[in-house]
Amino acid sequence: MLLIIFLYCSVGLISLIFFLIYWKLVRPQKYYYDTFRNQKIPCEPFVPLIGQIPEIRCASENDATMDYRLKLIEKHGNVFVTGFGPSIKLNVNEPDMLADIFGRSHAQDYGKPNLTEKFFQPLIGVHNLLISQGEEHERARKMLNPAFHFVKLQGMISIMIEQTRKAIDELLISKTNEKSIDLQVELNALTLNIITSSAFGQSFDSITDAKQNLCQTFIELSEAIIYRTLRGVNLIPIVSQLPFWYKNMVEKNSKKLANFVDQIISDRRSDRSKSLSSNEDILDLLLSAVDTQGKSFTNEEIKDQALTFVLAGHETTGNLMTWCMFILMTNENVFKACQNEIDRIFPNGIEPTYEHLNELVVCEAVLYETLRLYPPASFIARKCLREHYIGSENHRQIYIPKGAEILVNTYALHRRKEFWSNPDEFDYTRWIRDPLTGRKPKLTHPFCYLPFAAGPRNCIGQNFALLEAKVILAMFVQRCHFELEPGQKIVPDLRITIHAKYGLRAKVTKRL
Ligand code: HEM
Repeated sequence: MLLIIFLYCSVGLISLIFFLIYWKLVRPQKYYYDTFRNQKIPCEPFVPLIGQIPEIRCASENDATMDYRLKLIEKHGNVFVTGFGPSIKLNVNEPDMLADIFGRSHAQDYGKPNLTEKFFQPLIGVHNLLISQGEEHERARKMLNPAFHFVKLQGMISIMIEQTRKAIDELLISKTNEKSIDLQVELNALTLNIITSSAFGQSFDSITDAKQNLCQTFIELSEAIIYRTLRGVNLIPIVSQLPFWYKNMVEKNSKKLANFVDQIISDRRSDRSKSLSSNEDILDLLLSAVDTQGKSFTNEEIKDQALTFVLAGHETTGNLMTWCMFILMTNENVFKACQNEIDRIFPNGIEPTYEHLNELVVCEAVLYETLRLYPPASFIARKCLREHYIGSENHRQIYIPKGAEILVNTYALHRRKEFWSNPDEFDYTRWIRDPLTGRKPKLTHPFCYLPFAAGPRNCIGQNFALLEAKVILAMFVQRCHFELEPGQKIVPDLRITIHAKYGLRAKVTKRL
């Protein structure tokens, strides 16, 4: 009798679990899929709970992550539907429609998808610019915008120069005997040093092994989170709580990161550390920022915001510089153009200054063109908060229901032949400013180039990043000679940002 009751209960429980999975995950997935398919939008096959994760993993294993996405566009056009785990994505690479999504008309109708929060929360918490929504985001953005004003950035140049100088010295002195180095590793370490020194000041140098620890913790956490995301673990709430798939490692490292930043904040509050820049650094600005009611950030907000700047501000710029170095080593004419300009503006090895960095017209164009062909944040995701239509009535309109998720592939958008002449060619001259007016050439469409996204949630750190990139480019080209190691595979791949999957090995020696 007991056995029969047990059997009935088990069958009942299993049926309930299946029903809940269907109701909570499959039914909404099917709703969004059908809503788009009924509007005659091309779709990849509907696969409940999994979507196209197996194809994405297979492409990644075959070094074809970005090619797989380009082929989907070849197959379906610039608007189509895919699935990632239980979430349906409307892929949009049509600038007119992107203007509706990111521009004034509907920007307020979009927030971040749930996956963004699940993905980043163990690394940076939830009270930060990248994840927060609505009023919390608006308040924080207003409080933090002044931190990236050009006057504040000028003060941070000394940190950028100092860290770049140290990195080059170390490369030239201690690593010249090695056959070659992985420039991607070195450049990511450099941008991590720059942003952490700008965000945390002296403490970062005084806490024993802080750099090594933070670097290692960030890397381990990112790897574990990517592993879990690619297997759909983060996408299903019950599954994500199970103690498997590096769950313990994620928890342990999140705690370590939080304790580390707590110590840095307490050091600064009690004057045991100060800014490394000639001005206030990011931590000073976080501590002193107040909203319109005169309220400051809480300790938790300061921690989450500071970690967000470290996360958002190092791999992006590190990978921009990696691709830029790849271009310089494979395009003699681009390298020479940069070198001539740098030698003219900073003769006899003098170090960059803010005013003179503005004169780097060719270097700036090279960076913009690198951001076009290798946009570090190649996928931008949004979630619709209020139903509406995108597109124009005369052409094509699409109904976007509340809760629908949009995915923009800037890697593909920046290569569309309708908006770029010779789209696959690296041509920095398309970005050269007018020598008389100093204005950049006009884009063929204001939403065909989105390396820093657009609208109220665009990149708050873009001026910081471009300044930093110019400092690194100028000082490396001024002092070093680079040689790409022959025979290596250079494959763009997606982790959090687009990186070189097998690194970028090169021999770096002192320039003669
Ligand atoms: C080449 C370097 C960089 C690129 C390509 C880049 C790109 C982007 C993109 C595309 C977004 C929008 C993401 C989204 O909406 O999902 C973004 C947001 C953000 N970025 Fe950057 N970024 C770079 C450097 C930086 C730096 C150096 C910092 C900090 C110092 C930074 C801080 C942020 C923050 C805090 C956000 C969230 C802004 C908000 O939602 O209000 N980024 N970035």
